[in-house]
Order: sequence, then C-alpha cells, then structure tokens
Amino acid sequence: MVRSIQRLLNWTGTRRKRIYIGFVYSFFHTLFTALPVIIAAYSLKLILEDMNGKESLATSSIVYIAISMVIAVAGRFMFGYLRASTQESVGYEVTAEQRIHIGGLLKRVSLGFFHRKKAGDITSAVTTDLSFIEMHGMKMIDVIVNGYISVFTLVLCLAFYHYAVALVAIAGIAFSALFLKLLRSKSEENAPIHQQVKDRMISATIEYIRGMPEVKAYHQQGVTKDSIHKAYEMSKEINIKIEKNYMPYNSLHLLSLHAASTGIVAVSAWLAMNEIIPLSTMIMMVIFSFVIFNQVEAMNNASHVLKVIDATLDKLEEMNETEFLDKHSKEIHLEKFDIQFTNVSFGYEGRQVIRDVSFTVPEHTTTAIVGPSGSGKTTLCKLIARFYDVDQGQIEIGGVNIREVTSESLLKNMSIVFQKVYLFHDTILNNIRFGKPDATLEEVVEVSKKARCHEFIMALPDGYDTMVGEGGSTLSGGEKQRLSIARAMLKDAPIIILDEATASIDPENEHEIQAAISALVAGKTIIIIAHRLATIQHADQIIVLDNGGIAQRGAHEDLIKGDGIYKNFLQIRKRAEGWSL
Ligand SMILES: Nc1ncnc2c1ncn2[C@@H]1O[C@H](COP(=O)(O)OP(=O)(O)OP(=O)(O)O)[C@@H](O)[C@H]1O
Repeated sequence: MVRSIQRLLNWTGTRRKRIYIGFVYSFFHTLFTALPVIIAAYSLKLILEDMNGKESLATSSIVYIAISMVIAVAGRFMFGYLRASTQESVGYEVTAEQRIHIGGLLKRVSLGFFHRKKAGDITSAVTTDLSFIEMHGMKMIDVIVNGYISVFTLVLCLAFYHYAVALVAIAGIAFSALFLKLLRSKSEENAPIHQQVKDRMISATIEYIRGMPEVKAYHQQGVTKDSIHKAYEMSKEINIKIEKNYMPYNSLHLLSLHAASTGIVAVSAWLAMNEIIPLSTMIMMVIFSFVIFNQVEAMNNASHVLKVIDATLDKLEEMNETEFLDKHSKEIHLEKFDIQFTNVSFGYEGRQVIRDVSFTVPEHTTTAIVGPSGSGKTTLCKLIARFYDVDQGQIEIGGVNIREVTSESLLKNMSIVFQKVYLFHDTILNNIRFGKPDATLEEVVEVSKKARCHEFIMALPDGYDTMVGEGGSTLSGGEKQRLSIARAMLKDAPIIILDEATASIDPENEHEIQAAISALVAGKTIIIIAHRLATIQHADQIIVLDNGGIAQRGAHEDLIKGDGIYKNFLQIRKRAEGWSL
C-alpha cells in the first residue's frame, strides 16, 4: 500500500508538493472535527458540576465555550475546503497532461508499435485507464493517507484522556491492517487479470464496430458477436470471482474495527464506573468510537482500487518506456531534397521485405515505383517517411541520413497522399487545414479549387463547415482522395509521396483526381506508386520492384527496349486500361 501511494505521488510529478500541503490541512481538519466533541464533553462536565453544586457555571465560561464551538466548526470547514481544493484537482491536471504526452509519444514511435499493440490496449490506456486514475487516484490518497492521519489524530485525543482506550483503538487498527494486507495480496493476483479482461473487452468492441461492413456483407454476425459476447461474459465472471475472493477478508477487516469500537465503549464505561474518568469524558469517548474508524473502513475498497491503479501505472510506464524512432535524432532543417537509398534492407518482425535496394531520386524529378502486389512499394515509401527504421543500409535526404533527423522535422518536408484516405470526425475545413493548421479560409478555398473539391464541398449542406463522419465515412472514395490532395497541397512540402488510386474510380472522377494531382506535384520531388500508364510513362525514372529488390530501373524509353518484368507489366496495364475504357 505504501509503495502504491508512493507511485501515485511520483505520478503527480511537480504537483506532489500540493498533496503534501493537503496532508497538513487534513491533520488540522481532523483536529477541528474532534474539537466540538471535546468542547461538548467539557461543557457537560461544567454543567454536571453546576448541577451537583460543586462549582457554579460562570457566564464567561458559556461565552468562551460558544466562541470555541464557532471557531472549531469554522476551522473544520476551512481546512476541509483547503485540503480538497489543494489536492483534488491534481488528478485531473496530471491526467490531461499525460493524455497529451501519450498522444505525442504515439507520433514518435515506429508504426510497428501499433501492430504489436492492439488498438484496444492503446485506447484503454488513454481513455478508461487514465480516467480511472483521474477519478480514483486522488481519492485513494485522501482515503488512505488522510484516513490514517485522521485515525492518528483521534487516537492522540483518546490517549490524552486515557491510554487504555487508545490501546483498544490501536489494536483494532492493527487487526484491520493485517486483514487489509491479506486482501491486498488477493488484489495483487487479480488486478492484472482484471486489466487483461478489460483490454480484451475494448479490443473486441472496437473490432466489432470496425468490421461491421464485412460482417453485414458476409452475413457473419455470429462470428464477431461470439467473440464480443465471450469477452463480456468473461468480464462478468472475473468480476464476480474477484468479489467472492475479497469477501472473507473484507468481513474480517470490518469486524476488527467494529469490535474495537465496542471495546472503546466498554473500556470507557468501565473507567467511568470506577471513577477513573469523569462521565463527560466517557460520553466523549463513546462519540469518538462512532467516528474514529469511518475512513479506515473505506480502505477495503482502496486495496483493490490501488491494485488496479498499480496495473494502470505499469501500463503507462511501459508506454513511456517505448523506444522512440527519433530518440537520438536532432531537429535538422533540410536544405536539399534529393533522396538516396544505399543498400537498404528491411523486414517486418524478421520477415525481409526490402532487399539491398540502392537508387537516387534527384531533386524536382518524378520517380514512379511499379511492381507486383506485395513487392514492397508501400514499404519503400514508408521507409522514406521514417515510419519504420531500415535494418541495413541508409536513406539520405539532401545528404542527411534520415536517422539523424527527428520525425517532426523530417515529415515537415513531406506531403503523403495514401490510397486509403483517413478523414477526421471534424469539419471539411479542419480536415483540409490538417495540412497547415493556421491556414486562412481563403487559402483553404484556393487549394480546394486546385484540387477539384471546391464544387462538391459547396454542394454539401454546410459547405466547408460540414462535419465529416469518422474516417470520412460520409464522402465517396474519389471525394476523400481529392480532399487529401487539397490537404497535401496546403502543406506545400517539397517532397510528395503519392500512392496512386487503383480503386474503381469512374473516368470522370479519375480525370478530376489526375488534374488535382498535377496541380499538387508541380515543381516538387515526387515518389509515386504508379498504376496508370500515363503516370508511368511520364516519370523521369521508373523503379521496378520485384520481391523487395530492384528488378529494373530507368526511363520508360530505355526499359521498353529490353525484355523483362517492366515490359510484361506494361502489357498487362495496357490491356487492363484498354479493357476498363
Ligand atoms: N505492417 C506489416 N506487418 C507485416 N508485414 C507487412 C506489413 N505491411 C506489409 N507487409 C508485408 O510486406 C510485403 C510488402 O508489402 P507492401 O505493402 O509494401 O507491398 P506493395 O507492393 O505496396 O503491395 P500492394 O501493391 O498490394 O499495395 C507484403 O508481403 C506484405 O504482406
């Protein structure tokens, strides 16, 4: 428990000081909570003495008592307020920072990270896991640390009147701590299982939603439903099992505290009967016995919650320790944009996909990459953008090894248009602005006109302010592609990486897209995964990839002279395009 609290305190970073100040407020809050009971007991003593004719109650005593009562109540509220306002917002502040921090981390890791980690794990870390700490982290500090401060203060008050009563309270706390320890060791076993089950549930739900079009198309509701039902069912069973595991220790923890409360009443009554303490003190002790363990009682839940927080902190730490691609890179301002591959090899998790590839893309020229499906065209482009690091060899841009450049300063120089366009659940305007967040509306309209999307945007209900469904679900494939071209155009980067669309786009749409691409690429260094004959023929250089290696390289005129993959490929393309027209 101490270690978990220590971890939570570390998690709060520079705000830890506020938590410590909160502990001091908590001590005074408890003291001022006990004070009215002590004052009431003292008043009772004076009243009894007055009634017994021992000493008459002076008016000044009544005034002092009334003033002390007001001060005690006001002090209690003041310190309660100060503690809450100092400690409680810390969780929300740190969580917000962590979410932004993780967002930043995700931008800097290799794309391989997202294949190794399931989307559900990452989603739950940023949403539910952090929300759990946000909701419960500071409460745990309050329940546990402030709870023990409160008990310690009240035990001190009891000890001030008689040590025996304080000893009974301490015995109760000791037994409760023992059972809490046992409860905690059970939590230790269960927390990782709880976490795994939750991640599995989130992953199954995401997969179910993402795969909905395929599920409907193949009438396979049963398959995905089965896995989601299994995940939910498992979550229910594990949670019930966990609850059953906790029950005996939980009951023993509560029993020891209630027994100690009864013990305080019994011991104080015995002391009063033997005239060791006055009746008023006994009444005060009885009142204390009702409240002394209130906060310690809530610690049964704290054990489990702390363990879940521990598992969450482990997960966040693991994410924080992820190797960034650009950990040892620097901000470098690239001046030239020729691209040089030297003996580059790369594989996904041990499976080699790019084999000893060397070529140069001179600045302001177009290089078309062609080759059969799976030959490594997309991978080659991803390596230029440093979505992954090469395993062997090097890639230089303007003479600088891209390993030395941070992702941010490298990608500043590139506009990438993927075949599969992702649009954010935001307005059309903001989706295009993604290429240049500070662009004015006029700039956005200008590039939209060049990218041939202005007309269809204006035909939408709210024009540029129309919301796009998540992933761009409300727009057609061709419209999405043109929007992404407008986005890239607005970025106006010197290097363009383009994956030419192969999807069945109608001729009119294709013409529009080609016009948009021509406007985008003017004067840039272009690497294009080419499928159309026109694009291939007009490229300055064609790289023919086969099974991850360069099979042929040169201009169209040179390559058609000899036999080889390119010639065959061209014939197939000619037939396909002639057929499609
Ligand atoms: N993230 C990944 N993890 C593991 N293997 C991958 C990954 N991405 C691609 N591959 C594999 O690498 C090989 C090259 O894929 P790549 O996408 O680069 O080919 P491509 O030539 O662009 O294919 P296509 O024309 O069909 O898009 C393929 O065998 C593919 O299965």
